[in-house]
Amino acid sequence: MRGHVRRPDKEIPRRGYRPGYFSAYIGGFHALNQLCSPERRRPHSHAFSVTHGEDLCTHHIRPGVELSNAETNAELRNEQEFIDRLYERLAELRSASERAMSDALSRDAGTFQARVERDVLVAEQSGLLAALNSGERGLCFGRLVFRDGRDHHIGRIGVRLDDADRTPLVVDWRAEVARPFYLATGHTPMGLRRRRHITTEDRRVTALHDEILDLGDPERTGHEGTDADAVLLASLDSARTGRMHEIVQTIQAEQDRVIRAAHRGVLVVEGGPGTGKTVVALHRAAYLLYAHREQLARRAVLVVGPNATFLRYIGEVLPSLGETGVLLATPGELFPGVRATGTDTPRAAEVKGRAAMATALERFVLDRQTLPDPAIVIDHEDGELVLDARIAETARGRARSFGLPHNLARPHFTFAVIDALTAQLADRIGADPYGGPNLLGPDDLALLAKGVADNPGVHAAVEELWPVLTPQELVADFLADPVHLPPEDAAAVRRAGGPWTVADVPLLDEAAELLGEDDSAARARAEAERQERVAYAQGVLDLSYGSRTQEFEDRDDEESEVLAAHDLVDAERLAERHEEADHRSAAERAAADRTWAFGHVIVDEAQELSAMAWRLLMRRCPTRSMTLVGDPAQASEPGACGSWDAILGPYVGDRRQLVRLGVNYRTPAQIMEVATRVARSADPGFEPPRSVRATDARPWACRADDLPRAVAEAVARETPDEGRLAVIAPAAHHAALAAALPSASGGPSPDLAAPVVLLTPRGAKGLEFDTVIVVEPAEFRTADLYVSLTRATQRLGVVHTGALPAALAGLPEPAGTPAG
Ligand SMILES: Nc1ncnc2c1ncn2[C@@H]1O[C@H](COP(=O)(O)OP(=O)(O)OP(=O)(O)O)[C@@H](O)[C@H]1O
Repeated sequence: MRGHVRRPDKEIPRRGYRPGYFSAYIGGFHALNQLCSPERRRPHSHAFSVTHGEDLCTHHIRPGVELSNAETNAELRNEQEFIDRLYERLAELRSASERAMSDALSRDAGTFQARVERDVLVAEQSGLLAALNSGERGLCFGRLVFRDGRDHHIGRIGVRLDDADRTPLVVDWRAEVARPFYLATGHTPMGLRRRRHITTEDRRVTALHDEILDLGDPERTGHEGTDADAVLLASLDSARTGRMHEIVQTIQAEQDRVIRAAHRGVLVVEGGPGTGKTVVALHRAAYLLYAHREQLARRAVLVVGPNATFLRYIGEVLPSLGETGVLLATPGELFPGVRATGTDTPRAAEVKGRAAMATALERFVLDRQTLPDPAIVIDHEDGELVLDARIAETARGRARSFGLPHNLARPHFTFAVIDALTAQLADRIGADPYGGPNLLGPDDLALLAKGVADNPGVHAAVEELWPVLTPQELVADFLADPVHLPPEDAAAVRRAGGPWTVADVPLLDEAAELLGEDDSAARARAEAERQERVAYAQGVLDLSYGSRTQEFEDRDDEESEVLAAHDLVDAERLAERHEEADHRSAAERAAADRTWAFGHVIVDEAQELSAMAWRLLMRRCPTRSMTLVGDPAQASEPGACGSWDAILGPYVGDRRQLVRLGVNYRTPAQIMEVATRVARSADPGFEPPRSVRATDARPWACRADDLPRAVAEAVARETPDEGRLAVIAPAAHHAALAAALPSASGGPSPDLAAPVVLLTPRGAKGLEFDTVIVVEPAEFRTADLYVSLTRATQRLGVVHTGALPAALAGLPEPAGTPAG
C-alpha cells in the first residue's frame, strides 16, 4: 500500500514510506545543507521537524502575517494566469516559426544561391522550432523576486514578448540572472527577497513553494509553509520511466558549480553511484552550448557513454532542454563506417587497450615499407629498369624523412624511385662513349622521367614496396599475425577475420593516424566549392537579417538573438554555416568524420576506458576542453585505465580540475549499506556517498532450488504498480530467466520503458530502476555487484542457489508482501 502526501491541488504518491514523509529523508535539512555547501541553509518560515533516528531538529519560524485561503489561492491563480500567457506566447512563436519554415521550404531552389538562402532559413527555423517544442513541458518552474524590485520567472528556455523592449517573460535557467535560483542561501541571498518553486502538471500550476531569503521582509504569500526541498524529494521519489529526465528545477548548489565551471581545460567529476554525475554532465553540455553557442554549435559537443542502451536512457535529456547539437556515441561508434558487433575475451580486450599497442602498430606499418629481394626488373620501352634494394632503401629513407603518415609519404617514395630509375636509364642511353658528361639535356631527362612515371610496371613495383593501406586492412592483417607483441599477448588477440569489436575501434583509429589519407584532390575540390559559397553567401546576408528571430534569451539577457542575424557577420562565416546547413547538422557531420575536432567532449563512466581509447578521444578534442565523469569504485572493464593520473597524465599532466560529488540522490540508505559492505570487501577503506533518502523496504535475499521459478515469483511479487523493475543476472542465466519471464525485455538492446527488464551487470551500468533483483551474486565480480546493487531507487532483492558472498550474508528473507 502506498501512502500519499497532500499538496495543493494534487496528491504525491509516497511509494512505500512509513508515515511521516519527511522522516524518511535522512538528515533532513542537515543533509541538503551539507550537500550543497556548508553555508547553504534554506530559510524557513513555519515550525518544522525533521527526524533521523534519534535526531530531531526543529526549525523555528519567524512570525509572519497569517494569510487566508483566498489569498493563498489568489497567489496560485496569478501564477496560473502567467503560465497561460506564457503558453500563448509559445504558441505564437511556434506558429511564426512553422510559417517561416514552410515559406522557406516552398521557395524555388533551382539555383545555387536559392538553395543557399533556403538552407540557411530552414536550418535556423528548425533549430528554433526544436527549442520551442522542447519548452512545452514544465516551461516555467521558478521565480526570483529581488530586493531591488526585479522579478524574473525562470524556465527551461527563455521566451520574450514581442514588444519594443522585447521584455523577457521567462529567463532561460542558464542565464546568469537565474543563478540565485540554485545558489542563494539565507546566509548569501545574492540580492534575493524570495525564491519560488512552481510545480506544474501539463499546463496547470499544482503547487508553489516559497523561500524567504530577506529576513527583514514581513510580506507573506501563504506558500512558505511547505518545504521547498519537497520538490527535490518528490522528484527523487517518483516512479522511474526508463528514461532519464532533466533536473533544471532542482539542481543543487554543488551541481550548479560543476555545470557552470569554466569551459577551458579538463574538468574531472568524481562521485559514487547516484551522485548525479551523468545528469550533471548533460546539463553542463546544455549550459556550454548556451554560454558558448557560437563556437560549440559549429564544432559540436560529443558525449561518450558506455553502451547503446545507456545512450537511449539519457537520450531525451538534451532535446528536452532544447539542445540538439550534441553527438551521443559509445566508444565502439567512434570510427565512422565501422560497427563493433563482435566481442573480445576479457584478456584480448585488456591487451588491445594497452598503450603499447600504438607502438606495435607503428612498427607493423614500418614493416609494410619493404625492400625488394631479389631486385624487381621492369620492362620499359628504352630497356629494362632494375629496382634493387639500394634504390628502394634510399627512396624509403627520403620518404620517411618527411615524418608523414604512411599513405601521405608514399608520393615521396614514388618520386624518389622514379628519379633513381630515370637516372639509371639516362646513364645507360645518354652515356658518352668517350667518357665525357652525360649527353642528355634537361628536356631529354624530363621526357625520360615522364616515360618512367607512366610505366605501369613502376607503379606495380611501388605498390609492392610501399602499398596504399586502409586502417581496416592494416588492423585485420595485424590481428591475423600480431607481431611486435609478447607471444602470450599475441595469442590472446590473434584473430583471422570476424566482426570488429569495441576494443578494435581505437586500433583502427590509431591505424588511420599512422596511415593518413591522401585527400589532396578532395581538399582542392572542397576549397573551390567553398569559394563559390562565399561568393554567393554575401547576397544572403540581407535576407537572413530581415528574417531574424527575436525570441530567445541569451546569456547576458540584454541582447537576445541567439539564433539571429548577428551570427551572420560576414559572407565567409555565412558560407561556413551554409556548409553545415547544406546537408547535416554539425553533430551529424562530426559523426561521419573521423578527424572532426569537437568543441567539447564529455565522457561518462570515464573510469572504464582503456589507454588506447583515451588516445582516440584526445585526438577528437585537441583543445582538451573536456568533462570526464566517473567513479573508480565502479571500474569493471578489462583494460580500464584506473586512475585519473594514468588517464590524463600523458595529455595534460596535472593541469586539471577535480570536483567530488558526495551525495547519493538515487539509492536509499538501507540499500547503500548493503552495497557498501560489498565494496569494503575489496577495499576496507571505501567511503560511500551519503544517501539523501531512506525507505522502509529492507533489502532481502531468497535462497532457491529452482532459480528461474524463484526469480519469476519475486518479479511477480515486487513489480511496482508504476515504475520499473530490473532483474540483473550473469549472462549464463539469461536464457532460462527469459523463458521464465516472458514479459521481460532483454537481449542486447532491451526496452528500458518495459515494466520488467532483464540485464547483465555490465548492461545495467549507469541505469536505474525502482526495484532491482540481483540473481546469483556469487558469480559477479565485486565491482559489478556493487554497480548492480546501487541501481535501485526503492527496493532491492537477491535470489541465489548457492552460498551468498559474505557481504550479503545476513539479509533477511523477503516479506510475503511489500512493506509499505
Ligand atoms: N538535483 C537533482 N534533482 C533531481 N534529481 C537528481 C538530482 N541530482 C541527481 N538526480 C537524480 O539522481 C539519479 C542519479 O543520477 P545519475 O544517474 O546522474 O548519477 P550517477 O552519479 O551518474 O550514477 P552512477 O554512477 O551510479 O551511474 C538520477 O535519477 C538523477 O536524475
